[in-house]
Amino acid sequence: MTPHTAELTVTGYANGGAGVAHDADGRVVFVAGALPGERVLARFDEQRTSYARAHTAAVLEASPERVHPLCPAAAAGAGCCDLAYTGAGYAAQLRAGALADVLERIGRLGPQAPQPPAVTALGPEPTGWRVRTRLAVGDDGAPGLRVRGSSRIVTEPCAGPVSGLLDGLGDLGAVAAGDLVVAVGSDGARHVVELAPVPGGGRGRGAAQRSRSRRSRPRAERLIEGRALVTQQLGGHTWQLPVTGFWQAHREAPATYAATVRDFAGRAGGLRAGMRVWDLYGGAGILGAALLDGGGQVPPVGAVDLVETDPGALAAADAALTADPVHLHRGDVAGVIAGLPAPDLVIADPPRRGAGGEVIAAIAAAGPRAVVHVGCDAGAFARDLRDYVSRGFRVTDWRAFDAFPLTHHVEAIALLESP
Ligand SMILES: C[S@@+](CC[C@H](N)C(=O)[O-])C[C@H]1O[C@@H](n2cnc3c(N)ncnc32)[C@H](O)[C@@H]1O
Repeated sequence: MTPHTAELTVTGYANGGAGVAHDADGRVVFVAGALPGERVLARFDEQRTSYARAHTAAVLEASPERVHPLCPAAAAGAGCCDLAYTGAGYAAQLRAGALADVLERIGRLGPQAPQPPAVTALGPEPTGWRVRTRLAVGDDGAPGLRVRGSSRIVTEPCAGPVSGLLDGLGDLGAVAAGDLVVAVGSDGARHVVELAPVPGGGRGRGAAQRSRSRRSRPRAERLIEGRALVTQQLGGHTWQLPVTGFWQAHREAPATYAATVRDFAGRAGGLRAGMRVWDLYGGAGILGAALLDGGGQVPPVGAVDLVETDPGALAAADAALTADPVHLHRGDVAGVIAGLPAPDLVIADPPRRGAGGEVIAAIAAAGPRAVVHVGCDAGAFARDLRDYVSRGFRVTDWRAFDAFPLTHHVEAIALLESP
């Protein structure tokens, strides 16, 4: 019978946030919560022929880089800050190494690619950066964070949220077993929406997985603090976004990504005054709008086609960008872009799974001079870059940001140019 635990020596760190070890048969084991150089007691969560996944049940020999977790919720077992148990400098090294590894192994971009990017911090501290979060509400009405792979909730605070984001949430009368979405706008106002409990929630690991997929379905919403729309200001524009709609989690992320898009668009070859821009997976249009604000070397924009599925984000874009040459297209990028006028520049900021080969083939077929591609999952980002490169694009620059401090996640942005 396969053992449930094993003592393992961790030799590396992989994208996805786990230590890499090998079991007695030489099989790779990804061990969550373990650092390179450590000897740990690993408890298996998933066993496959070619690899296994486990988590650290006990650290037997600790790395000198291990610290007491900076995040109280993570220390209590929550899945929020999965890299909170090492210092900022070593965490940055681990993230940069994992990104470089994935770009080489999955991206296979060859010698034409620039040196892998360093992972740049967005602020001086790895705590107090998050302007929106989602919490689970326990049976006793107390909000907290779920322990990974379990329906258990811990009420210790996460270190990520900006000051005040979590204050007094337990006093708002949230319904037991629901969820709370909490967001603070650039005006400092906090807004809280309650999502109704998931029918048939249940307990235990299986129940946690079932309820995770049920929780992603649309649920009844009730505003319990603030207003239904959050004010977000960036550059010369102000957006009013639904509390449950998308906005970058790190308070410095919108301005940093906007500046990067502007910088890349200013340096890409072959762009002309009056250029047409596709802002794909555009949300409320902050990245396309960054080019409308002028400045730098960016040629004047003739038109922006914003493609997005979320009607709330499009309504926010409509109100914020009325005076600008922005055309809104509601629908799936894969279906919509075939009917759009050809672009000079494409900005693509897909969700975690990436844009995928079909969308990238359609972008390439439309013949843009340049693409600014954004990714929040290193593996999907590398796959997407490989698809552009296989269609003749060259990666001419890229940046990576520590946009989710105390976690393994990175946000990366690449400039790709056609020959
Ligand atoms: C990572 S967010 C980026 C939003 C925006 N660029 C920003 O920075 O605020 C991805 C966006 O893509 C939208 N989306 C997801 N799948 C989509 C699809 N297949 N077609 C169009 N939009 C999609 C989501 O609603 C979300 O607003």
